[in-house]
Amino acid sequence: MTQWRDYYELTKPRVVMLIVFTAVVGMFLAVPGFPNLTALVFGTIGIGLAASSAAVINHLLDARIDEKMARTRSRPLPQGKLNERQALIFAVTLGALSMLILAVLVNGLTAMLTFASLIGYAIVYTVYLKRATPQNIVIGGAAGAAPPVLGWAAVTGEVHSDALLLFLIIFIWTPPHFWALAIARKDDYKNAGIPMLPVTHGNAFTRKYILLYTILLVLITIMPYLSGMSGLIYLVTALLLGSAFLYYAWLLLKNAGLDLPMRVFRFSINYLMVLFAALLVDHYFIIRLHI
Ligand code: HEM
Ligand SMILES: CC(C)=CCC/C(C)=C/CC/C(C)=C/COP(=O)(O)OP(=O)(O)O
Repeated sequence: MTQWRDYYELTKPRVVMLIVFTAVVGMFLAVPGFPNLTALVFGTIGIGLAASSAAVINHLLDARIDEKMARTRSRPLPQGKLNERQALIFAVTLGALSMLILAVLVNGLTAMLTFASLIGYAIVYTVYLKRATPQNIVIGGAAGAAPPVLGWAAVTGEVHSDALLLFLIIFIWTPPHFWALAIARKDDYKNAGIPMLPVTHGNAFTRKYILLYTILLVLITIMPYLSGMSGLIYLVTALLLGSAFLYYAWLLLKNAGLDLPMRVFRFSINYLMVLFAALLVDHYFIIRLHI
């Protein structure tokens, strides 16, 4: 049945895949050797199902907004390919399965923190923040930044300060990631009445803030090296990636090119993927040449 495709699309699979990857990196970084296999497998499945459930709820609660925006108009709910009841049953099933797996096969802390992230994105961000303030994605970013902490908790049963550093990286990465897209899709948000930063404060202001957050991001990504969590492989990758991000953010500030905002947005995704891959590689091939 082609309906499977629609259900699949409701889960925002590409976003969830990167979210799950950051959680898995958190799991591997939590211990010196190989993480406990049960925690690794069921933690990954549980966190993935929770993020998918949150994404489905976002589609459900945003259907009326999505209908008004060119980027989201063709989604399954605005198109009537699936109805609200089907989406709700799907979201509850994914969420319940996730909680069951995490609580029974992983640990209570991970289940609780994952549930808080699910509510944070699906309800707090979608229902309140998104419609209320241009700081919506800054605050809401906390839910999307949680996965490395969830992964770490799955393997160790605790929240470690190193995990909070990974949280901080994604938290500060989120505004440049999203605001680049928001500049490109400003008219969409304006038409839908959503107070995204470019709509409320203009593109020039948003570009300035993208650069400021990118500078902050580059500084923060040095911290895993300074704290001794990661070594030189990570540091060099972070600095190279950071230089590229800064260059993009600088170009954006200078307003060079119409397609630049979307290029910055796409780069932000590759940036995070490669940065987390570097954390993982570095963890196993660590070169500890601290000066
Ligand atoms: C509040 C936080 C965030 C906001 C507001 C946000 C916003 C967005 C938006 C509006 C899109 C476009 C989606 C589409 O066209 O369907 C997108 C795409 C994407 N986001 Fe984010 N994002 C956030 C956090 C994250 C996080 C934490 C990750 C992963 C760790 C992530 C990974 C991605 C990926 C991989 C895509 C590309 C999806 C595709 O190719 O279809 N985002 N984001
Ligand atoms: C572990 C766990 C439960 C995490 C949940 C976090 C999660 C799924 C974050 C997704 C972030 C995202 C794509 C936000 C965009 O929403 P939007 O409504 O602004 O974008 P849209 O217009 O594309 O729908």
